[in-house]
Amino acid sequence: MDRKSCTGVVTGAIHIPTVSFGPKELNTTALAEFGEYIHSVFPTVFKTSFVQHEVIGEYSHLFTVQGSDPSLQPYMLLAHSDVVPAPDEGWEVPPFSGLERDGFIHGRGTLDNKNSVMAILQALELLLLRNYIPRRSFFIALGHDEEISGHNGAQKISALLQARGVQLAFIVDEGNFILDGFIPNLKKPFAIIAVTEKGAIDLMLQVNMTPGHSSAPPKETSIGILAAAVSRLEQTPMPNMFGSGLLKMTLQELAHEFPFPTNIILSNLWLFGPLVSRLMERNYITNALVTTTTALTMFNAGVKVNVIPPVAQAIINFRVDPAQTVQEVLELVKNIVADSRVQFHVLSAIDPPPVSPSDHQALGYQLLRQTIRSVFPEVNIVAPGICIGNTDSRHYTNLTTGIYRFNPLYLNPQSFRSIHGINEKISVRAYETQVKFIFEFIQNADTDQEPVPHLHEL
Ligand SMILES: CCCCCCCC/C=C\CCCCCCCC(=O)N[C@@H](CC(C)C)C(=O)O
Ligand SMILES: [Zn+2]
Ligand SMILES: [Zn+2]
Repeated sequence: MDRKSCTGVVTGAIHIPTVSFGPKELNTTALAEFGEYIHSVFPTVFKTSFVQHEVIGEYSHLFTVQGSDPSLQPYMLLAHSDVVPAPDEGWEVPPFSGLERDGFIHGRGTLDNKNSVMAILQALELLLLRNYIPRRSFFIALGHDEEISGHNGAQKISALLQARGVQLAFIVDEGNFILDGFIPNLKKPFAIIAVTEKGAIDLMLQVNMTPGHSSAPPKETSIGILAAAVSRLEQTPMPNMFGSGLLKMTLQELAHEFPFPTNIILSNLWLFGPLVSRLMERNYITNALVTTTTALTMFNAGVKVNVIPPVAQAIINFRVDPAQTVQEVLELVKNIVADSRVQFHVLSAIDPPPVSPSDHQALGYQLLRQTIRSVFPEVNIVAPGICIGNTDSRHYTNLTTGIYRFNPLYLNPQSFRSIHGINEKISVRAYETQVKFIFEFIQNADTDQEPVPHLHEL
């Protein structure tokens, strides 16, 4: 495959608006078209005898790549084809154009997560064209509704594999990146492989009051009571969980890359932990790493300008720190609100998944580390960490204890804001490197213990 057609397949994928708008609101026409599209651009994947393809939940795709050595436990690569909405306003180029300009492919899904869908299939296509037969079997699961919780895609694939008795050595999904420019004073990029992710709660708060004429308002209305309750929640941060372990481990691994005196501070968190945790609270991204976050995302009340509203509702999205549980957070929330007129309705809730191993025996973690070292030799630090977002991988905890969330891409604060924001784009070079990473990773995974010699050239 030449360079142009390599990136051309991404342009085509971005062009198909596979938008998840809201619960049960998907662009099914686009999702069906996307299925036909991957079929047409990766013909070898679809016609190879040892690659089985199944459509699950109507639009998700499960590929089973049969390896030659049944004694090796299979693994799975995840990605998702749906994207969040992208109104045209504010974009440098239309978000579904997939335009390639100045070395970048532009558009919704270029970082989250059509890049991974296309790179995984492209790497497999290239390997198959070179007559490669894997030793270790693997699955590729491409969800179609990750952006609305994965109930019809990932969850169904997970149930199907469980019913078939499949147990996996590990899973690799989207999540963290090679981070560049997130920490002042740290000029060098570092790779964070997320070994867990935050839990989540969507909580609806509701206040019912007697409606009436606005010319003689009561002292308190449903809107006023609810507004005060959500404001208390916003103004009362959840406890700082810095001391609980994982983040400490990440910072200790980063310590020696910092200049004096930060290196000393981070190497002695037993002493400076409280100081570091307070500093982390000051920035909204690092704050998300040390605590359960509270985001007021929806507020609804009122039917007419001169009617006292009978009901007011607000939805709050909490991201639960891995050291807490949904139950603990709900208790705290009730104590903060402390108003019996406010009703609580949990719309959805999921505890943080268990922390996956990152020691020397952890095959998935070590394979990622090895491949990062080979494809990104300039990256000195690879450390385990937390993913602040949620991924489809949380639906697969029944199949493995080793779940790793890592995109082999550089991410800086500006590109971080483009994910779910505006002007999402990927450099052609970054996409090609992602393909190379997966191409090498699949071969590295053929090891039973030691890395095996393999092709480096695409
Ligand atoms: C000391 C280290 C500093 C680290 C800085 C951290 C920078 C953050 C880097 C990457 C985070 C990106 C998270 C991307 C994954 C999110 C996928 C997503 O959007 N999922 C949805 C799922 C939901 C169920 C709809 C979500 O809202 O989380
Ligand atoms: Zn995503
Ligand atoms: Zn997303």
